[in-house]
Amino acid sequence: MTTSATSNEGITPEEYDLVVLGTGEGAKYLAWTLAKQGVRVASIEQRWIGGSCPNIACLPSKNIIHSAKVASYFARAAEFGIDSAGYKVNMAGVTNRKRSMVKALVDIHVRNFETSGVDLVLGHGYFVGPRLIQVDMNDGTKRQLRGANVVIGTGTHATLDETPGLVAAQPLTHIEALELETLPEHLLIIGGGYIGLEFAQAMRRLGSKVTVVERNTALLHREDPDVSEAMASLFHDEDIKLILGASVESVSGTSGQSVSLTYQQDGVSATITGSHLLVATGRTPNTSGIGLDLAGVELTDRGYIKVDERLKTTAPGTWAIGDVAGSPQFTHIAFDDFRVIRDNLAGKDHVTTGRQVPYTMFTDPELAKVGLSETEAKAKGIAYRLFKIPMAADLRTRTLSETRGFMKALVGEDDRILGITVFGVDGGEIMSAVQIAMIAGLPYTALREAILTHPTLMEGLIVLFSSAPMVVPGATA
Ligand SMILES: Cc1cc2nc3c(=O)[nH]c(=O)nc-3n(C[C@H](O)[C@H](O)[C@H](O)COP(=O)(O)OP(=O)(O)OC[C@H]3O[C@@H](n4cnc5c(N)ncnc54)[C@H](O)[C@@H]3O)c2cc1C
Ligand SMILES: NC(=O)c1ccc[n+]([C@@H]2O[C@H](COP(=O)([O-])OP(=O)(O)OC[C@H]3O[C@@H](n4cnc5c(N)ncnc54)[C@H](O)[C@@H]3O)[C@@H](O)[C@H]2O)c1
Repeated sequence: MTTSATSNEGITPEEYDLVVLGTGEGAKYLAWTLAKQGVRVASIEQRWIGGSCPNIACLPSKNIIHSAKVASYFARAAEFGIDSAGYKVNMAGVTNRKRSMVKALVDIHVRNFETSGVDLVLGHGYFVGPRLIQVDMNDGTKRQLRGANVVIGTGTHATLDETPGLVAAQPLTHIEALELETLPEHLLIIGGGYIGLEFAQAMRRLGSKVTVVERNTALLHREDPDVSEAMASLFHDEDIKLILGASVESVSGTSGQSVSLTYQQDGVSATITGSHLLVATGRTPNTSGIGLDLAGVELTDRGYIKVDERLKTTAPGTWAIGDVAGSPQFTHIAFDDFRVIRDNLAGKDHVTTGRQVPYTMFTDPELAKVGLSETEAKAKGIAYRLFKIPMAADLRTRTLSETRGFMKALVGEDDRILGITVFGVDGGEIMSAVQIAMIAGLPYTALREAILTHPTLMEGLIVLFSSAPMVVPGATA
């Protein structure tokens, strides 16, 4: 590391080849990878070493969801011939299991920063000039770091909108919900998207009464209607109350004690009261108050960093990565953003356009999708054959007593698979297997004719692609 001229704050900027703001999924892999190649790299992190995913998002939520799955097995024990009389959920124990996992993950991250040679700078960073970041260090000192290249990976936080009384009610976000040590008696959730639905089912299975209030009239309104209906039916069967098409007008009380939501539904005003409130209404990018204007970095109308398809911002030598760049908000996409920037920094040409965006919602059963849905194919006028089977046709589901749901695949005129949706046990794994076939450009017949182990869930793909398809014509000219 070398130093250059003293800045007007009296702090001497430290010069790096690469400075990365944030240590989330893409940012950390970029830092580790380049540092191992001998590049001088600094990573700035204010709180969560390794970013949201291992600390407060994907992995801890899936950890608690798995405890909820175990609880559901206890609740269903008699079905499996087991007497589980008198079992109890200990929420502190559930949360402690999660904490142990998170601690171990953070330890691994710290070691990776040490062994890769990245200078891990712990503090709050903000731009004071182009490619120049000042850091209010957690130890109370200040540093300035300048990068020949700078990557912004500051992520997002839970949106708390202007609904009267919402902020005063001190609602839980996912961060606090993952730290509960006692079970909410009645959890109200605003937002029936990924976070709302994953938490709703987990908390219900752990023993809370749960009500979800969603503004759209259909759950998961961007999915095909059969998916949306199947998810609503699952929630109904698990005794989770769904209030759909509801517009929340005000909130009163305090989450953790007693909290009420007043909402309009079909022109009628109603109030619901619970013990806790979780807000899961989407994300707000972490772009304010970090001097982006001083760096020459422009924002989109929605407040995300404006980037091109190579993830370059409007400022020279300045890139953005992951959620804050407006990329689809998934860890695997932030990771792919890392590959895009890594390659472009190496002088190659790698763009974000046209990439696959698979996803899995970790309800039980899971909802997993990649490629085209029926709704999208119809909107684009693309002809397809639809292969669809109930999960019960996959014999493995019967051995597991997990027969709920269906899988469906769209196949194009050239026999290539255009997309698959699985709402079923281990749907994410099944979808990923088909995704690999899609990446390889395999015709669906290759899966139909494959010898797959019996009885695995993947064997169901033979059943799927051997079923009689429904033919849907494309748009006529
Ligand atoms: C509850 C929940 C569950 C999720 N589950 C899944 C899932 O199962 N699968 C999936 O693919 N995606 C999931 N996601 C989405 C996924 O977590 C995000 O898409 C992903 O973490 C984005 O990574 P990122 O690097 O863009 O941001 P982040 O991981 O949020 O990283 C940003 C980092 O920057 C730091 N930072 C911010 N501002 C500053 C600053 N000024 N100075 C210093 N440091 C700063 C933050 O502390 C943070 O560590 C989930 C999200 C949530 C909230
Ligand atoms: N398994 C996964 O991959 C996973 C899990 C959790 C989160 N995530 C990511 O994190 C992102 C954020 O999750 P999220 O659940 O906060 O957002 P989301 O966009 O998935 O869902 C938000 C929901 O809240 C509803 N909503 C918004 N304002 C409302 C209001 N005032 N009243 C009632 N309903 C309202 C929206 O209609 C929407 O259905 C997701 O979009 C996803 O990209 C992924």
